[in-house]
Amino acid sequence: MSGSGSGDDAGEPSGKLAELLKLLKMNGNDVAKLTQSQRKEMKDYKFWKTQPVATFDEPISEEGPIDRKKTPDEISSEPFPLLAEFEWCTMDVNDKSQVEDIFVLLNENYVEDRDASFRFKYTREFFNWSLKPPGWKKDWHVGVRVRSTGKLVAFISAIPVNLSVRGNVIKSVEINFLCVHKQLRGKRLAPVLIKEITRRVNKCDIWFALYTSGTVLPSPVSVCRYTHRPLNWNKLLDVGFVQLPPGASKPQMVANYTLPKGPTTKGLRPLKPEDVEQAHSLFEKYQRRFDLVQEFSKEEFSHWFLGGSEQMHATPDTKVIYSYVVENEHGKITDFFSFYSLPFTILNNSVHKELGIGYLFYYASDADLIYNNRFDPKATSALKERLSQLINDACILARNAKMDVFNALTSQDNALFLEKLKFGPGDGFLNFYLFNYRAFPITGGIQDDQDYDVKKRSNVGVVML
Ligand SMILES: CCCCCCCCCCCCCC(=O)SCCNC(=O)CCNC(=O)[C@H](O)C(C)(C)COP(=O)(O)OP(=O)(O)OC[C@H]1O[C@@H](n2cnc3c(N)ncnc32)[C@H](O)[C@@H]1OP(=O)(O)O
Repeated sequence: MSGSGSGDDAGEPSGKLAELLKLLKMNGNDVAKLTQSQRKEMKDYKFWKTQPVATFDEPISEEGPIDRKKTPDEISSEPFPLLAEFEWCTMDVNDKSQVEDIFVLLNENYVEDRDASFRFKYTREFFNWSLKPPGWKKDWHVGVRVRSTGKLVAFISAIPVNLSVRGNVIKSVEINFLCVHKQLRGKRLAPVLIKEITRRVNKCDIWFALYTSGTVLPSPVSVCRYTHRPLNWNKLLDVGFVQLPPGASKPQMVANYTLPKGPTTKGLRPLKPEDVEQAHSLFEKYQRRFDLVQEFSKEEFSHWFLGGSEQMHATPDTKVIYSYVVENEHGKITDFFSFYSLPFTILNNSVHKELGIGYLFYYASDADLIYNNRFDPKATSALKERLSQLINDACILARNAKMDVFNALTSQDNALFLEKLKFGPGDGFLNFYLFNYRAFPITGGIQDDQDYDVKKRSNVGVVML
């Protein structure tokens, strides 16, 4: 496992898995860029120092917008100029061949391990879900093509979100899937893409954005750590994703990670359209505890957790989002959790073609809602017990859906159950950024020594894909 030593005595994912997971959402293939120590001096951020973002270690006395208030009329109607050999294109994600262009670009250039043995397996269904939430705009799926051949060589996307930062609601976008073809790296195309999406979003009278990256930029409002829970340890070993720790035997490792055959929570069942009213209301109540949240309308809740009619009739191959509720004997929904699937394709392996990966998404529980303070010891213990049970079931359901590893961040209340449920800390850190909005730091669920912060947990209540 690069960057974390070869010893793997906790049986955590190591080698290729760790490397790939670490590369997720980070810049290029430069693993070192993940570390905080790699942050440059502000003057060396040639692009970012020109943008309305907080600088490192800037003393913040008040939260709020950075730029003066503007109107869309002040924003140019013309796209940013590109070199003559390239042209802008607005991607139509309803068009099969254009979605394919996006996933070929991302699958081949977004994230990969060093020997190119694994790739993210983005699918049409994944993009239908992630790029087309309520209010999505075609204009915000921005590509760059080579003029002479039409080849798609860069992409960036925005989706609309209502963010709430410590109770202040901010009409914003989430930026994701920024990607420049490997052969065009280091040519300052990324800043042009960022400026162009900013222009298009500003034209719609939106001035703020949320984005995440493994890369350290000025200046994170929070940092969370990736964690990984092996579900199919033997397969992870077969494909070189974990190593056998010295002194341990394979059966011991398998036994350590073995989960019950089926979920154990009474009343647990998949989320149905008729649950949206109740589940949404529970979710809203639960989310109030966090400092950074996305406010979901009922329509958005349905989209993100039911995934639309396509997802409701999905086969295991096309299913992206998995959502469950717990209904008690009085018909009340007491808990909710969700996870999504984004597998890797395994290249050059005669036995295994794909690695299933589940990502913990949002959840809510009424376990501690009767307490005013979530950090009250009784509230903590009630929530810890309930979440441990629920997320253990999420792991079981993910394993039954053929996922081989289950990932979670240290965001939300996750620090309460990560260790107990055998999620090993990864090497990867995810930085959260706000564009044009200054905010006090938000806890990310890790201590100074980067261990899980069980005491403070996290106040990050957003999960980005
Ligand atoms: C109101 C609306 C606002 C909307 C916009 C809000 C902001 C959104 C911001 C975007 C959120 C994206 C969220 C995600 O999708 S995070 C996922 C990012 N994608 C990948 O990691 C995929 C693999 N890597 C690549 O495709 C390229 O390496 C990328 C495209 C990342 C950079 O291409 P390249 O390697 O060829 O570099 P360059 O020569 O063109 O440009 C160099 C400049 O770019 C700065 N850079 C490098 N990486 C990132 C990064 N991840 N976020 C922001 N900036 C980044 C870098 O510091 C330098 O600036 P400065 O150091 O000189 O200042």
